[in-house]
Amino acid sequence: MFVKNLAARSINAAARRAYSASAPSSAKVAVLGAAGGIGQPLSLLCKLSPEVSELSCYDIVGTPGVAADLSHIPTKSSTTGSLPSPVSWPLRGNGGLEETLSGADVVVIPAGVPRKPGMTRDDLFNTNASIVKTLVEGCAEFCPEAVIAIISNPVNSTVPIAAEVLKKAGKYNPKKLVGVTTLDVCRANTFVANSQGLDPKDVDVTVIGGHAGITILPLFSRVGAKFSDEELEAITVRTQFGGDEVVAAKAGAGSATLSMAYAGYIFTENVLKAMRGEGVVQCAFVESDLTDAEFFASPVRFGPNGVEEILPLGDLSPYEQQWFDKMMPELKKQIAKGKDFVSA
Ligand SMILES: NC(=O)C1=CN([C@@H]2O[C@H](COP(=O)(O)OP(=O)(O)OC[C@H]3O[C@@H](n4cnc5c(N)ncnc54)[C@H](O)[C@@H]3O)[C@@H](O)[C@H]2O)C=CC1
Ligand SMILES: O=C([O-])CC(=O)C(=O)O
Repeated sequence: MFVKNLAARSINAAARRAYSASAPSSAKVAVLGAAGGIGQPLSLLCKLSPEVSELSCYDIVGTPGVAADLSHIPTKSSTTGSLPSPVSWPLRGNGGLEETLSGADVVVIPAGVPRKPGMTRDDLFNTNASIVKTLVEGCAEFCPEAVIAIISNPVNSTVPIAAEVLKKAGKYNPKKLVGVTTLDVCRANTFVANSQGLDPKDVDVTVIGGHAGITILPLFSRVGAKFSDEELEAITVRTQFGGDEVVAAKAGAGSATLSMAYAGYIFTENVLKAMRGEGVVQCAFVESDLTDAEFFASPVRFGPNGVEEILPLGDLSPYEQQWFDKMMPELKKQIAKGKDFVSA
């Protein structure tokens, strides 16, 4: 009994801490694909975030249950769950994308199919391109001012798809469309910390390019550590193909979900902090003139209106330059494929 009370007290204390840490502003976050492998833990983390006052979960299945479940967590945010229509939790209005998106400050999109072993991210294009297109059409209609954060793969193509959809609707604002590449940074930080015996929280690797294989380029020359050539090659390639490592280990059951939920939550929380005036720099895949690729991931300063400044790239080491040269044709091809999908 004593133990039970103690447990209850510490849960309440945790909840109180969450309340007292609440951000002064109110922010609505919509998660599209919220019943999926990424969507559920991402929604959980958003429900715990003091930056979020309203969490709106949308999927083609399961979101009334996900939302009812999350709503019992004693944090300040409210939670709703909607299906395309007309089911929602709690029962009100018509559910659907309109209710999910109206008033959203940030829309995070992990909707779409994940890889199985043997597939590339580009193999997901045929299915995920139309899912992203439809959902971003909804954003253009119901929350044109929101920051849209795309997780669905292939990110190198789905972000250009989203841009074209928004342009067609006359609602494109390049400051408010981003591809989430935070998981690449998480992996790079973890692998460096492990190899150098550091605490990962003290490491912040810049990862540039895109989000697929060799288009992912971690700039380890900037972390102030000494690597042998073999070590450098090993952690570079492991970062580029970290997704494949998880796909292989899951053996047909999908790709990274928990680490991606963590990365998506860090990214989203940073965007929200920036919206209420905290200076935030994080890597993201955005429309960019740093290179001759129309979209490029690099450190970006976020502010109240989304992307505030794309920071200069700085010098690459000769090793990084080699990868950069190899990456660019691939990245540009994947961007063009996304653009062509909408204009065709
Ligand atoms: N950017 C990144 O770093 C990463 C991206 N991904 C990508 O994220 C996506 C999702 O992965 P998982 O969550 O593991 O897949 P999942 O299959 O577990 O979940 C996807 C969810 O999307 C929903 N969905 C499908 N069509 C939809 C639509 N039209 N509207 C709303 N929801 C819809 C499904 O019902 C499902 O609940 C995949 O494309 C995957 O490749 C995964 C890991 C990292
Ligand atoms: O590898 C995949 O298919 C999922 C993904 O984008 C990642 O884990 O980085």
